[in-house]
Order: sequence, then C-alpha cells, then structure tokens
Amino acid sequence: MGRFNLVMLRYLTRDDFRVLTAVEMGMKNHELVPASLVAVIARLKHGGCHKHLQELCKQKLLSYERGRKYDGYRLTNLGYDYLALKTLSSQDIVNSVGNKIGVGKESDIYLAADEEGKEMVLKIHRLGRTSFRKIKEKRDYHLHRKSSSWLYLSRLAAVKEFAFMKALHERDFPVPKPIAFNRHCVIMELIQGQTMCNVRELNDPELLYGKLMDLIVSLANAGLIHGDFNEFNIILTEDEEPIIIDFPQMVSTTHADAEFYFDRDVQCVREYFRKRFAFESDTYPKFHEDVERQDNLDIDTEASGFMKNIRDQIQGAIEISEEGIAGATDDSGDDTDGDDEECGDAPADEREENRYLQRSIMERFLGVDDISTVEVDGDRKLQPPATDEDSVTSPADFPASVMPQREDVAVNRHLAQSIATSCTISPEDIRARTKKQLQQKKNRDAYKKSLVVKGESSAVTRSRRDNRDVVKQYAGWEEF
Ligand SMILES: Nc1ncnc2c1ncn2[C@@H]1O[C@H](COP(=O)(O)OP(=O)(O)OP(=O)(O)O)[C@@H](O)[C@H]1O
Repeated sequence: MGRFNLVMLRYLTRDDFRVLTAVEMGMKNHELVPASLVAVIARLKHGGCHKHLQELCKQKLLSYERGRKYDGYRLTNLGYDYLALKTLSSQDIVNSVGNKIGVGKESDIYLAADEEGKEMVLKIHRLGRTSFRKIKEKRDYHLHRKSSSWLYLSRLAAVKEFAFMKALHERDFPVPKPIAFNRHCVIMELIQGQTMCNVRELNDPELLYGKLMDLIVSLANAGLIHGDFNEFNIILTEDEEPIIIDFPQMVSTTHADAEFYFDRDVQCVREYFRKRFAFESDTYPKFHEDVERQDNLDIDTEASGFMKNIRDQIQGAIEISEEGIAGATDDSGDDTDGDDEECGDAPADEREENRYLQRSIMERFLGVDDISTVEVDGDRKLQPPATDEDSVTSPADFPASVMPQREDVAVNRHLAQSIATSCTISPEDIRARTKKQLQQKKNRDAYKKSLVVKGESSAVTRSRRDNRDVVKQYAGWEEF
C-alpha cells in the first residue's frame, strides 16, 4: 500500500463505519464474521447492512472469504487502518496523511499532519505480516479464543511502544515525543535527521560513542535494556544528537538474560563504530560493574521479563516504609506464590498474544512448526501454548541460545554453503525434491487464492454448482 486515499474517508457514511466496526468486533471471536452477525452487532437504524458490506468490500476495506465451515467477512489491513485513522481524525489529532517515509519489518511509517499542518509520524504496526499467512493455514494459534491475531498483535505492539515512549520521554530520555495511539497506530514527533546507518562521517565519533554508551547505561539504571540498540534504531539530528526509536522489544534488567542483551547492545555500537568510523575504544560499560538501579521503568511499563517477585519486593519495601515493621512481616508471607513468575497478573488476552508472538517468532526465525519439539539448553523445552496457561512469555523471554544472533546468521549461512558443497544426495534426487516442493507451493498458492471470493453471490453459485454435481451424481438412482 503506497498512499492512503483519505478522500475515501469523507465519502464513507456513518453507517459504513458502523458496519466496519461491527466486523472488527465480530472478529474478536470469529475469524470470518457472517453477515447475519454483522447485522446484529451493527444494528443499523434503517437496515441495509448487506449493501454497506458490499460497498466496503468494493473499497477493499473488507474481504469476503471462504471459511472451512461458513463464508464471512474479514477486516483487511486497509479496513483496520481506516478505523484507526477515523478515530484519530475525529479526535483532531491527525488531519492528513502523506508519503511513506520508512518501512520496518513489522511496520509502515508515514508522514502525517495535524490541522495546523504540523508534521508528525504515523507508525502503523503490522505484526504477523511476514508470517501470518503460514500461521493462518494452520489456524491453531487461535487457541480457545478463535480470534484473528494479527489485529490484536499489532494493537499490542502499538500499545507497548506508546507506553515505553511515554515513560522514557517523561524521564527526558532522547526519544520522539509520543502524541497518541489508536488500535495499531502510534502518532509521534517527527525527528529531523538521518538514521545512523546512513551517516558516513561524524564530526566527533568519540563524543557520540560516549553519548551512546551513557544512554545504554542510563536506560539500564532506569531498569530497561533496549535489546535492539543498533544503527537502524538511532536517528542522528543535525547536531549529532542521538534519538532512539523502536522500543517494543525492550526488556527489564531483571530479565534472566539481561546481561546478554545489555552486552549485545554495547557490542553492536562498538562493532559499528569500528567498521564504519574506524573508531575503537577499550572503554565500554559492563552490566555488573556499571549498572546501578535508580528507577523502576521496567515495572512501570511492565517490560518483558521483569520478575513479579521483584515488583513484590519493591511494593513490600514501600509498604514497610509506610506501615512500619508489622506491614513488612505480612508482605514476606504474601510473596510465596510469585517467585520467578513473570508478569503473572497480565490480562488473559495479553498472555495469549504474548504466546502467539513467541510462536510466530519461533516459526519465522527457526522455521519450527511444532514448538513443543524444540529443545533448549539440553532439557528445557518450550511447551505448546495451550497447555502452558500460567507462564507468560514474549520474544525477549527466549534464552540467548534460541534468539537468532547476527553471528548465528553468518554461521548458518556458512553451514548452508558447506552442506551444499559436501552434499551426498544425487542430483536427480534433489531435482525431484525441488519439483515436489514447487508443486506443493503451487498448490498452497492456489488454495490461498481460492480463499478469496468475490462476493456473496459467488457463494450462492458455488452451492448451486455443488448441488448440481450431487444431483448429477445420483441421477437415476431410483432405477436401481
Ligand atoms: N519519529 C520518527 N521520525 C523520523 N523517522 C522515523 C521515526 N520513526 C521511524 N522513522 C523511520 O522509519 C524507519 C522504521 O522505523 P522503526 O525502526 O520504528 O520501524 P520497525 O518496524 O520497528 O523497524 P525494524 O523492526 O525493522 O527495526 C526508521 O528507520 C526511520 O527511518
């Protein structure tokens, strides 16, 4: 999707939006929402829900698809974008949306402006964009909720990003000013500058290096580790001031692998400065020596991996100071159920989404279909989400050994090459396998294509055709 056709927003009627919202609500527990359900939820004053559905399909805000058991409507990316933008524009936050200025793995970045023409950034999260289709084929990610998770996951990412940005901005960390969010969209300040990966030369590499290292340490002092602190997530202003972007993956300093993430962030900066600016320094921060907790941002933002027992301890300490020694003894007794349990009180939806996130990342990075078969650190196994009700996981919760590292990618590539050269399978065999894989891909594509149907009328034609075939098949059975 290149540009938004916001003009369309003006021509969509109130009832169109009502119907679109009804489909969104229906998708909370239906993958495809039947027209009858949309009509019940939308409760249009003058009826005519069907006409609106058809119009919205024509505008590609909805798509009518074939399900396993029944056909129904699904909100498209564009439809979800419009719902969010409609809300943001009715709150007078966004007045216009311009060109796309950036594309991330899981997001699209647009220029936007308010009524006075002040430029802002609109970040639209598209979680699951790269892996959703594959997961959709399997459909097991729905678990008991049977929801279309891309919608909820994108919203979750936006909420998380906004929360981190707000907390960091309030503590004067150099991040874009958060303005608003709705559904999967985040509105933030536009930073005038260039991402560090595009900067060829620096006036003072040493100064910037120092600032970046200080930033990593002060973030950790506040209880957070960025987790993806690299040249792509740092924007440099004209005065070479670094501004950090992209926070959903932030982890707490109490995370089991906090030291690993911290060191990785530090090494990322060191490596980049060595390669790009030929600047090397022996001075760099170390997790156990230089980090000193001064704030509880991880707890305020519920960053991945913060330990519930640590929050309880902090809460206990507060209560001790408030209520005296008696309060303290009560608290120590209450602590028993929370040992090492991460975010144990997260809402059920969030837990489910976190689990899906984990599954999606496992599938994308490791190509693993059945998570229960993955072995970690010898005997630790990731359980299938459905049976692991009480644990909360997120990508950042993965042990270091499972998360893909840059070196791993390089090593894997090297391995792939060496495997290719020392392969003992005969060329005929390889050819046959490739042909089979191609055929399977072709079948999969054809199946996906067959899921999208043009409209309800096609469902009628289909059922008539099926009936005709059945009639044909049984023609003359009475004669026997
Ligand atoms: N506030 C901003 N001001 C200016 N440019 C921005 C801003 N936020 C994002 N961008 C641009 O958009 C690009 C992608 O943004 P961002 O890194 O947040 O997306 P992402 O999907 O999280 O990316 P990835 O996951 O691939 O790192 C950035 O490299 C930057 O060029």
